[in-house]
Amino acid sequence: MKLSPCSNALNGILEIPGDKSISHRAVILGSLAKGTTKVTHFLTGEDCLRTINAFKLLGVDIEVDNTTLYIRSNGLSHFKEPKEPIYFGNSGTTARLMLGVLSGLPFFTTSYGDDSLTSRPMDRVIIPLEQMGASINGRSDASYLPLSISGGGLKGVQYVLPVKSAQVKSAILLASLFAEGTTEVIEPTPTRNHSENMLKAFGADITIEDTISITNEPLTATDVFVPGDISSAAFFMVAAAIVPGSNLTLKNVGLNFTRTGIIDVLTEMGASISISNKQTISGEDFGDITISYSKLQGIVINGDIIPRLIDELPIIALLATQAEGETVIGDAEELRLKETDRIEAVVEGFTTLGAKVKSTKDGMIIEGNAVLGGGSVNSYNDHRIAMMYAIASLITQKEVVIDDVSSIAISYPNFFQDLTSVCS
Ligand SMILES: O=C(O)C1=C[C@@H](OP(=O)(O)O)[C@@H](O)[C@H](O)C1
Ligand SMILES: C=C(OP(=O)(O)O)C(=O)O
Repeated sequence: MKLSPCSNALNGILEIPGDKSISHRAVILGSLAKGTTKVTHFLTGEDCLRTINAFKLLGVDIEVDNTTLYIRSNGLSHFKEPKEPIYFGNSGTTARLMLGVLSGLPFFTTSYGDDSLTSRPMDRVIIPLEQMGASINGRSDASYLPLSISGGGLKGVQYVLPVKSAQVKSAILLASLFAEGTTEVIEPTPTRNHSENMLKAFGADITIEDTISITNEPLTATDVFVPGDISSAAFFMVAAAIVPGSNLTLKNVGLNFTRTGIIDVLTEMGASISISNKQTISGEDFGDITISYSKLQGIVINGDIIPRLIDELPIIALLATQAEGETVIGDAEELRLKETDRIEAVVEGFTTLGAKVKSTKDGMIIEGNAVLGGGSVNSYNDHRIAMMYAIASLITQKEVVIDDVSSIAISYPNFFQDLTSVCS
C-alpha cells in the first residue's frame, strides 16, 4: 500500500474499537459460564474471531451481531470433543489462553496456527499446564504448535511466573477452573490483569493479593462491556503528538493501570494529554483521552513499565524519532517473540526512512529530531508494525510503501477509515 504524507493536522473525536485482550476473555469466560452472556463493544478483529470459532467447535452457541455478542452456554461440563483441529490463526492470546482451557477438558484436541504463531514459544504455558497434570504432545518437547492435548484430571499448583506474561498467567488461571484444589500464581512483575477482573465479575472464587489464589467454583454468566483498546488508541495518540496543529479526543478508552504505560511515557516526554469522563465497570477503568501536538523530549523506558506498554513499543519508537535527544528502551526482549521480531522490524524500516535507530539485545536506542524521508518498508505481516508505518507516513517527506497491510484487520479492522476521518 502506498501512503502519501498528510498535509493536514489531525482533528476531531474518535470512538476506539473494543479492547482485544478483554474481548478474548469475554468470549472465554462467557463460554465457560452457564447461562447467557451479552458482550457489548466487542472487537470483531480477526484474532478475537479465532477465539469465537474455537468455542463454536467445542459446542458453544455464540451469536455475533455487529459489536454485540450473545454467548449461550450450558457450562464447561457440556463441551463436546471437536472432530477437527482448532485453528488459532495469528493470535498468541487465543493460543495460550485456549491451551489452558483445553488442558482442563476431558477429551482430545489438536490445535495449530499460522506461520508466525507456529514459531512463537508455547512451552511457557505447557510447562505449568503439565505440572497441573495435562498431557500435551508436540514438536521440540511440546514447545510449539501444532499441539495435541489429552485434557482433564488437573490439580492445583503454585506457580511463580518466570516470564512477564499475562498470557501465561491467564492460561494457568483458566486451567484452575477445572482443577482439584487451589491454584496460586505469583507474578514478580505485574502484567495486565483483565483475566482476574473478569473472573471476579463472573463470580469466580479468586483472591488477588501478592499471590493470586483461585479454586474451581462454577462461573455465572454476566454482561460485559468492552472499553476501547488503549493499544489501538496509541496509534492516534502518537499521531496527534507528532503532527503539528493536531488535537484529538479518543472516547471510552480503557485506562486499566496495567495498560497505561503509554500515557506515562507521553506525559514524561512532555506531550499535552488529559483524561476526562473516567468511569469503572467490572474493575476496568475507562475514559476519554485528549491529546495535542507538542514538543517532546527523549527518555529512558525500562523496568516494570514495560509490561504496561509492551504492544505500544513500535509506535513509541516512532514518537521517539520526533523527540529532542535520545530515547533508550530496555528490558523488552519479549518484543522479539511477538508476531515478528518487533525490534528488528522497527530498526529495519526506520533505517530505510532515514532515522537512526539501533537494536540492543532487549530493546533499542532511538535518536530524536529525525527527518523521515520515504521508501518501501516491510510489516512482516505484523499488525502493529503495519499501523506504525502508516502513522509514520503522516510525517514523512515522501511516499511510504508498506508491503502488506492486511494484518491490520487482526486488531483494528477500521483503522484506515478512522485515520481518514480525522485527517481530512
Ligand atoms: O494477555 C493478553 O491479552 C496479552 C498479553 C501480552 O502478551 P504476553 O502475555 O505474551 O506478554 C500482549 O503482548 C498481547 O498482545 C496480549
Ligand atoms: C502480541 C500481540 O498479540 P498476540 O500475542 O495475541 O498475538 C499484539 O496484539 O500485539
